[in-house]
Amino acid sequence: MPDIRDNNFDIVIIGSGPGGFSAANRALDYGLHVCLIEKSHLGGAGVINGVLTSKTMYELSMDYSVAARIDRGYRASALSVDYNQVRHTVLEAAREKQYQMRSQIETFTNKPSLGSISLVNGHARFLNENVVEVSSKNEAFEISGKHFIIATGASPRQLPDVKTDGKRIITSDDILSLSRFPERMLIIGSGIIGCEFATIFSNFNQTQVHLLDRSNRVLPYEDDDVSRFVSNNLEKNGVEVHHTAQLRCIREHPDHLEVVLDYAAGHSKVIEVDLALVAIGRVPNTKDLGLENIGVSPDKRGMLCVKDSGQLESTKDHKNIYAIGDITGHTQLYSVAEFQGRMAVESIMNNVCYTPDYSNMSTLMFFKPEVAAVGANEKTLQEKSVGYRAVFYSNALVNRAIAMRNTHGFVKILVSNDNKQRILGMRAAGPQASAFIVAVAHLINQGNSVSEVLKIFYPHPSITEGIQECMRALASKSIYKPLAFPDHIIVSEWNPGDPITQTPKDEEIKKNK
Ligand SMILES: Cc1cc2nc3c(=O)[nH]c(=O)nc-3n(C[C@H](O)[C@H](O)[C@H](O)COP(=O)(O)OP(=O)(O)OC[C@H]3O[C@@H](n4cnc5c(N)ncnc54)[C@H](O)[C@@H]3O)c2cc1C
Ligand SMILES: NC(=O)c1ccc[n+]([C@@H]2O[C@H](COP(=O)([O-])OP(=O)(O)OC[C@H]3O[C@@H](n4cnc5c(N)ncnc54)[C@H](O)[C@@H]3O)[C@@H](O)[C@H]2O)c1
Repeated sequence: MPDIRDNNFDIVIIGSGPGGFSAANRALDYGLHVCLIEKSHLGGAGVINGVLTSKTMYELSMDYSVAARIDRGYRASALSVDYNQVRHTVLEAAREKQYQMRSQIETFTNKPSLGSISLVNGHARFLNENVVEVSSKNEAFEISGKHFIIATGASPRQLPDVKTDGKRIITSDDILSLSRFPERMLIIGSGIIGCEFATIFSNFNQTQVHLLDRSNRVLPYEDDDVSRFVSNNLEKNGVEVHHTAQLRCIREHPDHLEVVLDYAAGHSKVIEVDLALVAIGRVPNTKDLGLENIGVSPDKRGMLCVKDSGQLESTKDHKNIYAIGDITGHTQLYSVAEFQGRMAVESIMNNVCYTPDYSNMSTLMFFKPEVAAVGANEKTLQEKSVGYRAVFYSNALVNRAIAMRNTHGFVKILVSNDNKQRILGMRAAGPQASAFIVAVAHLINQGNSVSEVLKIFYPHPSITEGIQECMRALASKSIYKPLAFPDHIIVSEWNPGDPITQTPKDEEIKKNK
């Protein structure tokens, strides 16, 4: 194992998030020696101030909201929740994962024939194409390597006129620094992070949550029915959603924040809150990486352009430098960063067996109820002028959901509008949606059509029966008929030339103004 001082690592990885960590561990399989440089938390946003911590908080909040129910024959007495205890549990989850990561790193220390990962704490910046300088509190030193993987992730985007202070005006990075539930909070941005935290805080029922949605629907990239479903659920959970509202300003007073919102209809509203959470997207971490020393500049959006292999795409020949994860401009997801990390190592080892297909990605959205997505939606198909048939099947007709007394959800599947009826995408909401989405991802990947699904025995009672009933409905063979349940089973189609039924994305709205 090379010493970090007189080193020449096989791969130097900057950032230990899902991208960097998966790359380092795939490199172990090849017996390579890796230097993994991390300036902050091991695991990046995959663990802290990101996926694992927010999902732990979500699970706790869902448990709490179930415990608070009084309509199912049980009633918890004296139910209470303390933010510090929640925080403690969330941090416990993060530590559990970080110890697993460290255990693996330690397992491979001092076994040079098996490959190794040397974890180095500090901020890395390129000095040239073969050397980075790592600076920590007390020292700075150089590390050289044959290959480099930039996996530095992204950070919360800031509003130009509102300065975050980490205490009263915060981003998702500061959630774990709070010491108590705010009484009133405003979430600025109604994308995934905004809607997830609105769900979490409203589930705990200690906070009056306001959600600012600058357009007329949350999750602007999803189809209108999904967006409406999520928005209605938030409102049912007690969230006040301010549609078509722009933030004019936040005035800071000693004991509260005064927020001025301007609505598209022309009126304004002043509200008082204790906390404002800015959740308006994430920008790539390219600052102070020494990119100028290797002749690389990010694109207009600040992203690093890469080839399918992850190799940097630039005017200079950077065959030994890769970039992966949130910094690359692909969808900012854990699974994408992890996939790209592994792909970069395969490319370094000349062992790439397939090219990534980003069109069938699965996403889970942690709302109440959860929503899962894979492949195309109506909006993207209409934008591309691809004809399709769509079928919506409500969980109201699914026995497992009836047994759970939890029928608020649906499966919506899109197939090509030809005699093949190839499965193009699915959106599902309700219990267990996150567990079965990947089954449909496989069907899409294999180019399967409706007829394939009709041959399979779906276990009973399972939530997945909704998928099969959807497919049967497309073939006009469902057990329950759209005629009998017009609100629960809806089959429709769209073809190029038909009017656009899905609200265009924000950019198009702005362009047309
Ligand atoms: C609140 C929240 C919830 C999320 N929930 C989900 C979810 O449910 N599902 C999902 O798929 N995705 C989710 N995401 C997105 C997911 O976290 C990211 O897509 C993923 O972490 C990206 O991985 P990465 O390896 O590219 O970067 P990161 O995880 O951001 O890791 C980058 C690492 O690089 C380090 N670093 C940066 N610059 C330097 C430097 N110069 N030197 C040394 N180290 C450096 C950083 O400290 C960081 O640890 C969520 C994100 C947030 C913020
Ligand atoms: N469950 C998951 O998979 C999950 C969870 C959290 C985060 N993530 C990832 O993290 C990324 C970042 O999440 P996010 O929610 O911050 O970004 P996002 O892109 O999902 O949503 C940003 C929202 O902020 C709005 N917005 C932008 N500028 C604004 C402004 N000036 N004023 C008001 N609203 C404004 C946008 O219209 C949009 O609704 C996501 O793209 C996602 O890939 C994934």
